[in-house]
Amino acid sequence: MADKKEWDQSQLRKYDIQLDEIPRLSVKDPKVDEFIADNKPVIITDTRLVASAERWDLDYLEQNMGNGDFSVFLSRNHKFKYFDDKKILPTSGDSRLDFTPPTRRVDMKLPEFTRKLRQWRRGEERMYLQQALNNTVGPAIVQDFLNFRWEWINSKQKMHSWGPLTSNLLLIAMEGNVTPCHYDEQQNFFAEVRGFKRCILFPPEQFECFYPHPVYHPHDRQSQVDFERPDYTRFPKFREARGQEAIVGPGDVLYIPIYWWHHIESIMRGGYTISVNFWYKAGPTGQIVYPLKDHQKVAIMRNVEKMLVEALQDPHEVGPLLRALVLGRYT
Ligand SMILES: C[C@@H](CC(=O)O)C(=O)C(=O)O
Ligand SMILES: [Zn+2]
Repeated sequence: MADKKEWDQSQLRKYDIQLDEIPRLSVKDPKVDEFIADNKPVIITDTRLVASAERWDLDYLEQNMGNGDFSVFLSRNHKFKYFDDKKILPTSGDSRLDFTPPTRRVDMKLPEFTRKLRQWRRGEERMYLQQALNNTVGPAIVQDFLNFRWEWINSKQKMHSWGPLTSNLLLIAMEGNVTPCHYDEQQNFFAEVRGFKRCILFPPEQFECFYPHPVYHPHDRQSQVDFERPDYTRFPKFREARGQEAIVGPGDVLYIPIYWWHHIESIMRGGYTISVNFWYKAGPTGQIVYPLKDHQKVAIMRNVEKMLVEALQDPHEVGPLLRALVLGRYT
């Protein structure tokens, strides 16, 4: 008997975007490896990848996470748009380069985080714990971590010639939290431990629909488009975006391919969510094969931007130079 649905559409935020479904395949289905080989998103069920974390709830984490500091992001709204604070330029006379961080990061011990979470009242800053799992966690969590199904995920890493695992981010979000649309330069197995997250993905070839901030900007890799109030005047091609979505629940693993755009939200009124991601560096490029893949073109655009900003020293000269180079000549 189909299990009672554990969420409904009213718990999802409304966006005016064309969305298809991300396929859900059992870990036993050989088509899983075809999707990964093709850099296409797929939800893989029954991997048991993070089954040892099934008992992770606030009480367990509070008692076993150790006395380390955890990075907690605070936001005055439900969005947690990532920014690289190493890219924040010193205040110059040029106001166009000023940046106001949309969130702030604080260190918290786990008990403080769980207490604040339980006491949270509407109107207070929302919180999102995002911390790479490291050796400061307590022995029980280390044991749970060691009991992740590493043989399965290592076999995928090897089969698809991915680079090394770089980190496992522990994510504890409040219901309704949103990580706005962005891409990462790493392969990602995204494992849901508790609660339900809606994941909306778009392929790298839709780069022109998402208008990412410039590479030198703190919001590098993040889309400038606000999904809730899209500015179609500045970002007209966003109307052409067409994505795939899925709701991941406990035990699901979503493969988020490198350079794929993704927007992730903890469903509203669904309680807090716990996720663990597995980020891998890309494998060696090997023989360049033409035509180039779309994500390779994104990587080329990034390198051109970096070189031009470096050479011109003024980011505002990049546009005019590229226009002079392209208009009437390559268009
Ligand atoms: C942090 C995560 C988004 C989220 O779960 O809120 C993500 O973007 C990723 O794993 O690449
Ligand atoms: Zn991401």
